[in-house]
Amino acid sequence: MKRSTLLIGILASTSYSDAFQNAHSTRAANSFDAALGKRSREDSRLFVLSSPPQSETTNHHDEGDSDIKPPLDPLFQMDDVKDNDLYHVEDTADDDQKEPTQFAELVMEEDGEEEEPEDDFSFYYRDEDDMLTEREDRLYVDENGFRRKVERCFLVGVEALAEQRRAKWADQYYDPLNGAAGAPTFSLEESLIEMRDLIKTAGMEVTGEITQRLQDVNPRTYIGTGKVKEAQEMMEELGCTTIVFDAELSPGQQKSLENIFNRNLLNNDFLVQEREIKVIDRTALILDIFAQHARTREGKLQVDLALHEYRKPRLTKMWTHLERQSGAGGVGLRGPGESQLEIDKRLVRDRIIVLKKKIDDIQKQRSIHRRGRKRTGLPILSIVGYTNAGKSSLLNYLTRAGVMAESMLFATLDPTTRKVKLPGYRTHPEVLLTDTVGFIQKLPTNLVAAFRATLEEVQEADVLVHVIDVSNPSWEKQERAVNAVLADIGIEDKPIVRVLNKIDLLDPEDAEYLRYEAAFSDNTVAVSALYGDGLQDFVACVEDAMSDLLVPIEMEIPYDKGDDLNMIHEQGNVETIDYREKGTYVLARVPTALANRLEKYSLAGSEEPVTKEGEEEIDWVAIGRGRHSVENK
Ligand SMILES: Nc1nc2c(ncn2[C@@H]2O[C@H](COP(=O)(O)OP(=O)(O)OP(=O)(O)O)[C@@H](O)[C@H]2O)c(=O)[nH]1
Ligand SMILES: [Mg+2]
Repeated sequence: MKRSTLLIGILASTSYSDAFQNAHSTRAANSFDAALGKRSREDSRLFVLSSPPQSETTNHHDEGDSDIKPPLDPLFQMDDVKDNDLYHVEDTADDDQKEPTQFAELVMEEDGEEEEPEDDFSFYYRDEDDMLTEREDRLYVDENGFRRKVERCFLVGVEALAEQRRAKWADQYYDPLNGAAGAPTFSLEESLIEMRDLIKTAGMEVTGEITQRLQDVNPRTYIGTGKVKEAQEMMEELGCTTIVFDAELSPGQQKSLENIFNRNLLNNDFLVQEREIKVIDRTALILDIFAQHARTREGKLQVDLALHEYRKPRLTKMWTHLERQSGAGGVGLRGPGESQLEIDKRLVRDRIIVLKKKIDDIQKQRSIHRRGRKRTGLPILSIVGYTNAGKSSLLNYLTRAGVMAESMLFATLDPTTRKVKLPGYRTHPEVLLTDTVGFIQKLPTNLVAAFRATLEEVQEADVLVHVIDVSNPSWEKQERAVNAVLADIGIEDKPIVRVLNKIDLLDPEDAEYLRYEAAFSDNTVAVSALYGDGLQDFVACVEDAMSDLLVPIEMEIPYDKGDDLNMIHEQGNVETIDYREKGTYVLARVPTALANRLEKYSLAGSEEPVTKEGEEEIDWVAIGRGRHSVENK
């Protein structure tokens, strides 16, 4: 008989909510069924997942989880598997290129995912090529598989001199040590570089640009009317029908610009070839990118809500040409036009209410998960940072989880939480790491509102990991922009680990300088998340930040409460341990939540704890002489 090898990782029965356990169990059962099905195939080869150390599995075990088996020897024969047992089995027989999945993936959770299992990417690893192909398909191939023509656009930027002066003024008073100032103002060139990236990410290409220096922007058309004309001529020459403004245009500005650009069309001048010109602002562009990138149900709903909020005040636009057609708004046309508009407005309003309600429901769910995560007692690290800074790459490197990381803006919209074992980490071998949506300067206001809930995830974090792309010339401003958002949602006082990322892209001297600076600061590290340089320092730095959150405890844990002792080992930093008559004596530093929960074992009256040596000596001597038990009776 031909024997196949089956590699098994134990389904981690974590202390998440029951819902999660069930979801995981079901998934594991399905994979296992699939694996058993393959058993008959001669070539079936199955790989093992590394299983967690014994201590963890036992202590994570909840009573209700009797169907999940304790760890087995990683390698064992097929025949040892009993059909009713639940194991998670990873089958990589089809693709030898794939790396064996690490344990961290097994216990991942994707928020709000239960209803849409097809969004769950936890069990396959996408390499960079996969991601690039996906992006290519999404942007440039239509539903019939034909290559689409890339949309061309014309970019407009304005240097508002008065605003620049105000920014310079604010800069003079910016104190980098406490970062108290508000968001920085990016220069025109910096802003345009970013805008070009956004346009590329949205799947368009820039064919021409125009900039204008103005004291203050024109309230009606944003740029001067002369410039509008100039832009119009250039666009005609270039054959380009989309104009993108590097600004948040008001509905009124957008409408009047559209009217100017499409004047011929509106006048029904049929001698002019009909080409409708689209006017797009920064908000619309970012919304478009968000719409392309949203993956989870919540993400999609939030983008949908933001889109509707954006469209609501701009609805009038589609009916304006009717008014014009009818001259001074003639009898008969004005009425229906207006009532249609009313209907449209009502539809949008209703839709907004429905969307808000749906998002609310999901957020309730989310807060249940959040509580579940708190219950695990594991420290939560949130990765924040400017868009494209390398947040997902950092999470990927630490988990090899295949969260979409791409060279484009806003690749990540949905917060993803992974349980990660930090290498060489002694205080908390395990942490929960959350990847979040990137920040950007001048984030459109209604988008901030839509994603506020997502950012609230960040509020539960114990430590923030701020990833900064130092290869970007404006990284300092980007860092300040992020700090301003953090201050805005009221979480700037959490411990922060600054990660200066992408040092591999710098000149060796510059990289050396940053490493040198980082070495002198206790919360900054210089790393390359792509190649893994400096991640040991990162772990050490996180450890430092985390140990500030621990409180000292001195306790005697009864011997039948092994689970509690395990918790202390797992989440805390144990200094002394001693096996005594009534229980295990521990002197340790643990998270406040755990200290409170185990309060009952605290050694009473030990305000002034006995010194470690003295304590130990007395104990050992007492036990040695056999008097210990007598004294206690
Ligand atoms: N050379 C180099 N490239 C990096 C490094 N870290 C990330 N990148 C690249 O930077 C790009 C963006 O990385 P992501 O991890 O997607 O950035 P992000 O912060 O998650 O971005 P958003 O989710 O869009 O906000 C990708 O192309 C990465 O390959 C690094 O250390 N060195
Ligand atoms: Mg990302």
